[in-house]
Amino acid sequence: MPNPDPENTDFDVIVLGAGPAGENVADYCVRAGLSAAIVESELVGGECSYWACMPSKALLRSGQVLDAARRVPGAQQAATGAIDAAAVFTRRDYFTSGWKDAGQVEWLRSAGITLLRGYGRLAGPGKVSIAGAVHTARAIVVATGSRPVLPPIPGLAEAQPWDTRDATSAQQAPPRLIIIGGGVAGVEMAAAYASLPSTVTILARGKLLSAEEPFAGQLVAESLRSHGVQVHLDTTPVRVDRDKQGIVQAALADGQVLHAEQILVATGRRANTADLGLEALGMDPELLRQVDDTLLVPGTDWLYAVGDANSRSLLTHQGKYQARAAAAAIAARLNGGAADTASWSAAVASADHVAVPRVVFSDPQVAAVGLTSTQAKDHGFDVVVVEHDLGAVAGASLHADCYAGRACLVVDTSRSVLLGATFVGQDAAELLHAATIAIVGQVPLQRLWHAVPAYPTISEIWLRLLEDYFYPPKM
Ligand SMILES: Cc1cc2nc3c(=O)[nH]c(=O)nc-3n(C[C@H](O)[C@H](O)[C@H](O)COP(=O)(O)OP(=O)(O)OC[C@H]3O[C@@H](n4cnc5c(N)ncnc54)[C@H](O)[C@@H]3O)c2cc1C
Ligand SMILES: NC(=O)c1ccc[n+]([C@@H]2O[C@H](COP(=O)([O-])OP(=O)(O)OC[C@H]3O[C@@H](n4cnc5c(N)ncnc54)[C@H](O)[C@@H]3O)[C@@H](O)[C@H]2O)c1
Repeated sequence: MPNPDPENTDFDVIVLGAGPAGENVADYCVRAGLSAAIVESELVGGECSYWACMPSKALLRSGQVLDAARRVPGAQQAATGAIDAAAVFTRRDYFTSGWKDAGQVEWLRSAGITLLRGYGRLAGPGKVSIAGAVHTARAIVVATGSRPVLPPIPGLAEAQPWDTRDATSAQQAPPRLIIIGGGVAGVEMAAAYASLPSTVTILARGKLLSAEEPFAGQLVAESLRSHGVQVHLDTTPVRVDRDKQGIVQAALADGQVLHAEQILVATGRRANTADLGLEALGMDPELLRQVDDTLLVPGTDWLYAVGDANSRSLLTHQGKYQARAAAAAIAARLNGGAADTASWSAAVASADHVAVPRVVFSDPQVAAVGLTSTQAKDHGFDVVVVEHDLGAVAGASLHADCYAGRACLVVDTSRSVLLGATFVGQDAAELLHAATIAIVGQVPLQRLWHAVPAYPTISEIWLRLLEDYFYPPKM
């Protein structure tokens, strides 16, 4: 790949934001023979590399390995010490490259993508302004990611809470940590910090992981409690203060006051679309939520949005998938043709609607794809839901003593295909891709019956679930 020309100001494609979605759209555009520049105001690699996926999973891993060893006699006797928190943080620092992006900058160069450092704004159709300099392109892709939402709880902002950036980049575990938010980030950080160990209290407005099957949140809550985490459901602080000694006080509606050295807010994220110059072009930033399946912004033939910026699905792998689709559509259009917009063609992100895989890296892991049983019923499908104890298969009982887990399939009975699947258990994430393939491929259950899981793997849960579907247990 030739070195990109740093003096160039005119490109086929300019991408705003060098997170995973932005990097992928630029890469796939260059692979298709287009010239591409990427604009980044912070670190090349984006949130995922430095303050999200990678550091959070690194913080979780050591405690989970220790727990796994302690569940297997023989290994259990060897795993008697306390966790070395300093070593955990050092390993996390390795995965964030010490918050330096030289490696990813070198990858951009090797991929033939021009890096433009600075904050980019749209300056007109096909125009991007960076610190007053205008660059031009035939297509522009917004891949600017998202930022945390701070709920309007009295005193919270003044108490200077942690956000997920602080929690994933901290160098020490606070003795006590309160977490507001029982979603994915809150649950993962509760598990990570409890292992380091902090004394953790998690406050969920509803149940834990309420977007997933109810058994997911229940099993994760049981596990967190068994690790000493205080799990408060159906609550949120009515006021937060930090005193002169730095201690946070969080008052709950029932009169309880919780105390901690630190409080983390993990209450969702909002797309970074507010300061991109869209309004000056007469465009509502909300339009970015309405991209079509080629990721084109409505009313334009030059503006695309991928990843967290379009709010479709705040997940790295789904943003990268959209990036591949957008790049295929852009390449087809800029090369003078039309993008193939038929469902499941390379230029459309069809899976966004039916098969988004998601994993919560708690212990047990929660791995789900497609629709939950509630969502499927709300969408008007005729469904049968089969549920089975994941711990009851031979592979699981060998994997860990007292393996706690559960799995379910959501079946569209009119077509006899899967609409959704959920697996909750230690290391259950690796079961997920088979379900994603079955949904995307619309594999009839009668054919799935012939996909024989090896003995004794945890994948035998597939056989148990299909047995439950074809030969329902007698009541
Ligand atoms: C704690 C946490 C853990 C997570 N763990 C996972 C996980 O395990 N798996 C998973 O799939 N997802 C995970 N996610 C979600 C994942 O991080 C995001 O979905 C992903 O980072 C989105 O990628 P992106 O490229 O759209 O945006 P980002 O990664 O946010 O990148 C956007 C980039 O654009 C830059 N930028 C913004 N505006 C401009 C501008 N105007 N000009 C120039 N540059 C700009 C930003 O500096 C940033 O570098 C996690 C999120 C959090 C908060
Ligand atoms: N493993 C992963 O893939 C992973 C990990 C972390 C984050 N993420 C992504 O990042 C995004 C953001 O994560 P998140 O956990 O912040 O968002 P989330 O939407 O998953 O959860 C936010 C939770 O906070 C609750 N909440 C909102 N306001 C509240 C309040 N005032 N008091 C108490 N609770 C309140 C909501 O009800 C919700 O349950 C997610 O959409 C997810 O896709 C992914």
